[in-house]
Amino acid sequence: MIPRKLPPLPPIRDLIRVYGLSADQKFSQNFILDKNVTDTIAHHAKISVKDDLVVEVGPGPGLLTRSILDAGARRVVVVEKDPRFLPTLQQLAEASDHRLGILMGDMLKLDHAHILKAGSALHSRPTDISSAQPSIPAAAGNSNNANDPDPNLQREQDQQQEEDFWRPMDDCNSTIRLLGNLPFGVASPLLIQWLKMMALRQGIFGADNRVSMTLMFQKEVAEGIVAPPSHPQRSRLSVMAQALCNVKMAYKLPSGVFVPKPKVDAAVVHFEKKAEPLVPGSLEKLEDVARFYFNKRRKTVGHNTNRMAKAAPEVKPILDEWVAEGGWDMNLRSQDVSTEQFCALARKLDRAQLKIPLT
Ligand SMILES: C[S@@+](CC[C@H](N)C(=O)[O-])C[C@H]1O[C@@H](n2cnc3c(N)ncnc32)[C@H](O)[C@@H]1O
Repeated sequence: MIPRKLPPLPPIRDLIRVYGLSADQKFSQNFILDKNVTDTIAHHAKISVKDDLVVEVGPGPGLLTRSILDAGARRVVVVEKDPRFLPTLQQLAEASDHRLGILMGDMLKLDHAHILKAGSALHSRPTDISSAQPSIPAAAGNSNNANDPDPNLQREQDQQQEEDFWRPMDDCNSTIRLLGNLPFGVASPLLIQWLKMMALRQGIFGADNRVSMTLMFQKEVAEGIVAPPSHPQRSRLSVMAQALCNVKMAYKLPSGVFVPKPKVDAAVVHFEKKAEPLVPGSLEKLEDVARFYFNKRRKTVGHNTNRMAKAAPEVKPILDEWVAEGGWDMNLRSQDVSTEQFCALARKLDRAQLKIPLT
């Protein structure tokens, strides 16, 4: 898929130089320097030539970026905070035939309009298509082997692939894939920010874009995000993520694949935005409800519901209605409540325009 050979990965000593550290000092970040691992992450992200835009956050030295390009992505925008990685990323961009754009900045603060603009600026169809570098694999040659594909069918498939490859970015109906191996302290706040933006259809989550996210977390956090009802690791984040996305544990990585080796293992979660979210509009009410019930997660649903009714008496009729409709066993724990049930309460509170206490 790669039109030109990408430059070799800088050896680890160069990486140390990039970070301005001597070999015996500790890195402040944990990198993946095994291409098999980054290829597997790109595979789980389902990268294909049909995607309109791939956004990678925190590419560092760019090994996952290479895997994304190798998987055939037509437009990749990377957002990196640390300017010391710029030369390495620029080298990669130059070899990518206008498929890679670089934005330097903090993803938590970046206006998504810059990402979409950088994506649209990449890789536009040349006026004379015959002079374009073939960026997709050449058609299989003539062959008499009975197992070879029908040449007419192959030609049609190649033509379709060529069309897919040059398709311009659609402003309102794009397939966008987000990937990132970020420091663990940044991954969760960024996920919450993205979920809130997704609920409000803002930024890259706007219009009718189909969005998937393939993100690395500390293993326990990842297990929490995908935890179904009654799972001991179920949390506020499980409820918020599952209200908007179909989530799947994609890939568990032992700490040994990172350089330097961190103290904890990691895991990649794949999120596919649901066509119909379980809560319409803002996630605020659902976040408040989940926070309230998970703040005292060892207490029963009955205890937490009474606690809420006591702290905000105006909410009591709504809670009574919710309990009656759900046929609640009040001895259940917060972790046993399904995402749909928490969403039902959030919708009722939203309709009644009632706020719940933040305790
Ligand atoms: C753990 S390293 C991973 C690098 C690379 N993706 C890998 O897997 O080897 C995290 C990278 O994210 C970058 N980063 C951290 N916070 C960021 C933020 N808020 N916005 C953009 N990049 C960030 C760091 O500079 C670093 O390059």
